[in-house]
Amino acid sequence: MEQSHIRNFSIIAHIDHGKSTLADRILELTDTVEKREMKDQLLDSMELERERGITIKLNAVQLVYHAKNGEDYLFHLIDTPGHVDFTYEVSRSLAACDGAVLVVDAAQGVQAQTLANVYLALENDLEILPVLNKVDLPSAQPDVVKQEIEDLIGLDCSEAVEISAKSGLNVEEVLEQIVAKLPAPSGSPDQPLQALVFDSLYDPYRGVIAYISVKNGSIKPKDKIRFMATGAEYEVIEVGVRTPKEVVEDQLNTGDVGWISAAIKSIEDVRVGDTITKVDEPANAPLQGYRQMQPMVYCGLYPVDNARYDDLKEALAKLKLNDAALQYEPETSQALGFGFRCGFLGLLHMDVIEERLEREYNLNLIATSPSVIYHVYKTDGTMISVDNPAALPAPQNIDRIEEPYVKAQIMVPKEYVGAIMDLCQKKRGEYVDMQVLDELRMELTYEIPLSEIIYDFFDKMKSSTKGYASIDYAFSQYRPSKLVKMDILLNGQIVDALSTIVFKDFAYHRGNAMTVKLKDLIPKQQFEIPVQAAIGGKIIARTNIKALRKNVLAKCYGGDISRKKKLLEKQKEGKKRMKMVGSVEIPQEAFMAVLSMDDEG
Ligand SMILES: Nc1nc2c(ncn2[C@@H]2O[C@H](COP(=O)(O)OP(=O)(O)OP(=O)(O)O)[C@@H](O)[C@H]2O)c(=O)[nH]1
Repeated sequence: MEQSHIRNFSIIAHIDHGKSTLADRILELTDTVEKREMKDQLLDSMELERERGITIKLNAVQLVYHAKNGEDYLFHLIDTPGHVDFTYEVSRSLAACDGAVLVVDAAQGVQAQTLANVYLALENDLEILPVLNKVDLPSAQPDVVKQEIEDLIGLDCSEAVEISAKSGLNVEEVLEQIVAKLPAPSGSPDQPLQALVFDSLYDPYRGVIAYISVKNGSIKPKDKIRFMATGAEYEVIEVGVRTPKEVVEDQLNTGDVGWISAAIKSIEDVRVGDTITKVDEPANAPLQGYRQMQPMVYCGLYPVDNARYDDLKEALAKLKLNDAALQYEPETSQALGFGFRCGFLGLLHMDVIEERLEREYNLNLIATSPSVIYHVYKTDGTMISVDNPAALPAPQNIDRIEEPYVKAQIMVPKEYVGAIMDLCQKKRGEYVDMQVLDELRMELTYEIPLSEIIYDFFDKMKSSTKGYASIDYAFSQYRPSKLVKMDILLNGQIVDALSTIVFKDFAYHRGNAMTVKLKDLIPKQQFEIPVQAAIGGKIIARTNIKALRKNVLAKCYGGDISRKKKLLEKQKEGKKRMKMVGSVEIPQEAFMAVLSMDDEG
């Protein structure tokens, strides 16, 4: 298809405003997928995405639209995630596009990630097409929200389409506007090849598959290509697109978005954000990549079965290919053995990676409680970065500890401003600014320690504002804090994987909460187990797990055999995620206890 008839775009939105539903309708309308094949949220192909109803990975699909002017247009639609943890994926997909459809829920209006995504789109010089979704809802106020978009974002909404992605109302009009208002790719077919790698995955038969957006030139089988950042060279074997089924093509031209395979066995050769060019006729310079995101949260991942360490290592390498923001390096724990310290963009990201490792690679894992990166200034004048509480130097060697703060922007209806201020205060937030957004809403700016945000801030914010507040945050700076390491002792032994770094004034409260929580979570054993929290050798909280008295099966003695079986099975199920530490069996949940601690202190 002629380049002027190509449109490469993303759909961007705040979480749950309806991107995936709109994408589904677009696929239906363009007959990309037959109705009977159509499953809801077709682009969310990962099992996990379906279950959770959120989009995690970006997906690129090619489709053909017969426009009302009688001509055919080739669309490449790239779906993006909306959660703050996955901003990285969004910026990647936007770099592959020329335009973006901005979906705003007409009942909820502009939210924190609406703005964050718009800024990302503007950074990538994209044309933005505003669309109002969910106008079928009784609470929809499209006119009010249009005004909001004009005031807060500065986009002209006079022609913004009002749709219901759910029913399909006016969705065709969105496609017409994509043709009329979004630009065609601007590259040149005569220039040397420059193709942006925006995603990749590992296929056991074909090696690494790279997803690319061809910005200049063209690429076809037998071409000798070079990855400009890594210098790796390969011969292309196949090229193609996804519709969303994989389709092999003869060639990918300027403006096309598709995939290539080149028998790439070495995972390190393909870096997302890199530029592919031809060996014989190389481009002068790579395309502008995009910001490499730094992990914000770290945790240890350990196989329950130590023999599967190598499998975990291989799985992480493959997953990283598909998720460039994931970082990891080997670590050892006295309690848990050999594993990896892994870095994530946020807790949801951590959760998703852990679940993908378990499902896609059939691993049983123990994850330790998440931690941010602390800057520890030692008395000898040196500074070390500590992402694992167990690695904190002895107190007498520490001059001061600095922790990362984020600048958080919270949009909230006026009646909940007090509740949010309260919450930020409790989380050691420092007030920065407050702005009136419109008649109903305010925007609060706070500097808050990242460690307080990653735990239960999001849930607390939602519950104290009936779900009406939304937050966006970005790293701001490191600041000194009164921080101490809190150790947990089970049966008198420190369990290194349960150590956490806590704010000193919260330590007693957290120590208590943690020991009580552990008491509930760790199953009773044949002997009594003291559970203690300690700071620098001083015990600050203590409780006991009583010894087991009754045989669990005794209750069912003579009873229903199927019930007995069920009970045994349940125990076996629970066992899977248990780790023997010394003489005590610890379930996975115990390592996450710190997350669910109610820290009113
Ligand atoms: N009433 C109504 N509900 C809608 C409409 N569009 C989407 N929804 C619902 O809103 C919810 C979120 O829709 P999604 O398409 O999953 O939202 P999303 O923006 O893709 O969410 P993420 O991928 O997780 O960022 C779902 O329950 C949809 O059924 C609409 O036009 N009207």
